[in-house]
Amino acid sequence: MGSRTISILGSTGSIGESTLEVVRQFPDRFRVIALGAGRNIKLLREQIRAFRPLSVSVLDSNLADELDRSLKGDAYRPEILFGSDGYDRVAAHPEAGTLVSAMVGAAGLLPTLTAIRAGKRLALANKETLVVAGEIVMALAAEHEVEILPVDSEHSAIFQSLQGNHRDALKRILLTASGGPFLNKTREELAMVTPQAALCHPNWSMGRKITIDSATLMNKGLEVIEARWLFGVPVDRIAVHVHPESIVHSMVEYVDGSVIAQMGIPDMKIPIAYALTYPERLPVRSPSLDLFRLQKLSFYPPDEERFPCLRLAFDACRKGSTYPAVLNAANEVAVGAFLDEKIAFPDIPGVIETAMGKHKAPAKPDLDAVIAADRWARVETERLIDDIRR
Ligand SMILES: NC(=O)C1=CN([C@@H]2O[C@H](COP(=O)(O)OP(=O)(O)OC[C@H]3O[C@@H](n4cnc5c(N)ncnc54)[C@H](OP(=O)(O)O)[C@@H]3O)[C@@H](O)[C@H]2O)C=CC1
Ligand SMILES: CC(=O)[C@@H](O)[C@H](O)COP(=O)(O)O
Ligand SMILES: [Mn+2]
Repeated sequence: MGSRTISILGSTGSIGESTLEVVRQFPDRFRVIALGAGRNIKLLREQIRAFRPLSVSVLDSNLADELDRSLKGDAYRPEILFGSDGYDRVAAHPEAGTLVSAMVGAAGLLPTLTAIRAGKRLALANKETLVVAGEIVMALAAEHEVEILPVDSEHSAIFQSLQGNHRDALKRILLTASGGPFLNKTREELAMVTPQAALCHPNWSMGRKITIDSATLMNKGLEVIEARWLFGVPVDRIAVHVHPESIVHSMVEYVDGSVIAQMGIPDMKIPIAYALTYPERLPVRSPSLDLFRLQKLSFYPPDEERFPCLRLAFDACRKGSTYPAVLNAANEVAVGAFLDEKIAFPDIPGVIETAMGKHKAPAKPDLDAVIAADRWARVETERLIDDIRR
C-alpha cells in the first residue's frame, strides 16, 4: 500500500494526538494534509512544525491571527483558516483522501457531512455525529459511496468481529463498558462525587467530555446509538456488558451461537491505525496483551438505576426523530456544568430527562430540524440548570 493522505479535525485532542503518534511511527505511510484545532494554538504550532500540513483551521479569526503571529520567522507556514468555513475546507481538502473526524461534540457534525459530500474516506471518532443525525449521515455516505471506518474502540472491535461473515447471520452486538470510575459506588456516594474524581478513568486516557460520559455511562448510551446506525442493527439487539478490565473491546453473537470478540490492551493507536489502513494492519508499537498476568476477565449487567444515562440513551434511540439530538445536546451542556461545579453528578441525567420530556419532535426530521432541536435543547438545559442553582 502507498502513502495515505489524511486530514484531522480535532488534531489537538486526545484522538488527534494519538493519530499523529501513529503517523510518527509510520512516516512513510501517511502524509498530513490539513489540521483542524479549537483553541490550543501552542500545540497546533508544534504540530505544524512537525507535520507541515498545507492548511490548518482554528475556532475564530482572533486565534487565526494569534497563530499567524506565532509562526512569524518560521521556515514553514501553512494556509491559516478559521471558523466553520475553515473546518469545512479542512474536511474537504482536495489533496486528502481520508478525514479523521475527531472534534468533540455535535460541533463535529457539519464538517463531517462536508467530508462525506466531498467523497472522503471517513475515520470516525466523533460519535456525536451519528448520535445526532445517524440516519442522515448514513444515507449521505451511501449516496456518495463513502466508507465509514470506526475509530471508537468498541465499534472498531465490532467491525473487526464482523469481517468475513454474512450480516444475515448476526444475532446481537455485545457492547462492552468499563463501568467508569464509579462502578461500585452507591446512589448516596454518587451524589457527592467531584469532577476531579470523575476525570480519573480506570483504563483510558481521553478528553474531559468523554471521560465524564464514561463515568455516567452516557458514553455507552451514545455508543449504542452509534452502533445502531453504523451497523444497521435494531437497538433491541444491542446489549451492554460491563467489563471493568477493558480488554474485550466488544463482541458479536451469530445465529449459530458463536461469539466473536476483539481483544487488546486499551490503546487507541490500535483502532486508529486500523481505521486508517483497513484492511491492512500496521505493526503499531504497543505492548502485547498478557492474559497470564490478567488471569480473568469479568462481565456484569449494567445498573440503569444508578446510571440512568444509559436508559435515557436507549429511550432516545427507540423514540428516534430528534430525541437523540436532544439527549446529546442536553448532555453536552450538563457535562460542562458539572465540570464547572454548577451541578451535582446526579443532576446530569436529571436535566437530560427533563429536557427530553419537554421536547416536541417532528415526524421525519431533516438536517435543519436536527440542528434546531440541538439548539433548543441547549437553551432549555441551561434554563433547567439555572433553576437548580436558584
Ligand atoms: N479520546 C478517546 O480515546 C476517544 C474519543 N472518542 C471520541 O472522539 C472525539 C474526540 O474525543 P477526544 O479526543 O477525547 O476529545 P478532546 O477533548 O481531547 O479533543 C477535542 C478536540 O476537538 C477540538 N474542539 C473542541 N471543541 C471544538 C469546536 N467547537 N470546534 C472545533 N474544534 C473543537 C479541540 O480543540 P482544542 O483542544 O484545540 O481547543 C480538540 O482538538 C469525541 O467525539 C469522543 O467521543 C471516541 C473514542 C475514544
Ligand atoms: C476508548 C474508547 O473507545 C472509549 O469510548 C472508552 O470505551 C470509554 O470507556 P467506557 O465508556 O467503556 O468507560
Ligand atoms: Mn468507546
